Amino acid sequence: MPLTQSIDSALQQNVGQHGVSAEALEAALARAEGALDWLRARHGDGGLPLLNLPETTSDLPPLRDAAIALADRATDIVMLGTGGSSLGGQTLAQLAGHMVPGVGALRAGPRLHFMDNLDPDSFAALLKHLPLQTARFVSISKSGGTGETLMQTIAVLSALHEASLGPRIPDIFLGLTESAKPGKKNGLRDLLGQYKVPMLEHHTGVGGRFSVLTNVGLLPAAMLGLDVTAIRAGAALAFKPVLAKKKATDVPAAVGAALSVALAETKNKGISVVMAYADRLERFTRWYGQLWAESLGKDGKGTTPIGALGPVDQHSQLQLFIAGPRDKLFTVITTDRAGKGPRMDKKLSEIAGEAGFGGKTIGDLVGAQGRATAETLAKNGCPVRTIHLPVIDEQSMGELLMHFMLETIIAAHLIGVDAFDQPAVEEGKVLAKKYLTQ
Ligand SMILES: O=P(O)(O)OC[C@H]1O[C@](O)(CO)[C@@H](O)[C@@H]1O
Repeated sequence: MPLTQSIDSALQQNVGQHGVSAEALEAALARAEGALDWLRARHGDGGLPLLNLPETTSDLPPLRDAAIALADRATDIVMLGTGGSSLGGQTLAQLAGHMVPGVGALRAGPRLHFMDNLDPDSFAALLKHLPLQTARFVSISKSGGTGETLMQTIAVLSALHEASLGPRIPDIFLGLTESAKPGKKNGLRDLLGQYKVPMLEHHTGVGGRFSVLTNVGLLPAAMLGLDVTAIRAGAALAFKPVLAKKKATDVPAAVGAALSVALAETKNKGISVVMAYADRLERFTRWYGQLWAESLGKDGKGTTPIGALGPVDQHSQLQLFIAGPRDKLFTVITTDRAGKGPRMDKKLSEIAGEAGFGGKTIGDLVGAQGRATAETLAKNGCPVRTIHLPVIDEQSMGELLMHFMLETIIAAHLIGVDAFDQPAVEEGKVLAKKYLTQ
């Protein structure tokens, strides 16, 4: 069942002065028509390969084979790569129970380790405790030149040599990067090429933060046994109204983008909070953070993404959300929770002074909390958009991911920036490499 979105609680007529006015929303939606035309044209001419991925299935069997071969008898799979080369995989892996707060460590093997951040203590600990004999490694970098990923890869190769596992490197390592381009150094390809490590191709036309539906995201998903075909099918659902030439008002991603841009332009809502009421969407909020920030933060424009998790962040950030500065648009994501999880014993509930808990489940409370948070924000005049996924599975996750990629591209069109580059981060990278050699 497709996701449902409602922006009723973000409208000025419902939440008051901090909501979007009908005129501003209408104007932004009218401008979004141009973005939808552009998306349809790129789908037609293949100019934005991301848009053709949902209908593509031919690449999935080899991807599954590579995943199964690598995961065979592995106790641990170490994913090396950062940002867009990691967050999509993490998001999908969480769907399979990996890195779920509190219980991720309980899931059956293989254990996945996403070494997304670079930290000397963490990496030293990884190499110290990892059973190298039964570990596998995947190094992912679109450019092949990201310092963090290269250092991680070099460190692992050295550790394997020290453990006398050098000859096994081609069997236990996989690389994923762009194909060699004349005149462009690809350090990762060169490095792994020395060891004859099998290389998967990173789609040249799909940037890292948009790569979750390519092998970058789907490889770890397949390793964990997720249905990658259903992920793509879910993405197709999100793109369907665009292809069906629906008006912007009937395309959820266009409505979300128009709302966000109109609120930023007319009501100074410079922060976009995405609060998900499901542990298995925690990594999704991080993925969304990179997608939104790196795609839109240009030329003094863009809004700042904040990820939040419910109900835990009710006990941390909600005070500020409700009563702090009026600079935010809220997106509350919920899923069907009623009747799920442990049921509360009546007697014990009475003793705890919560007779109302008796016979209810944890899911009943979380469901009520998601609803209550959205309503409380709105009652306090904060603009809220709600997104509801009946279930969190491969299809709904594919749909959610594609929804937000489309929303981001449409928002970029509305504010007049290029969604697909990130020129500002290059300066710091160059400087860091200079300091390293000084
Ligand atoms: O996949 P790569 O080329 O290693 O890049 C990793 C990340 O670094 C960035 O280029 C930013 O520095 C992101 O856009 C990207 O997701």
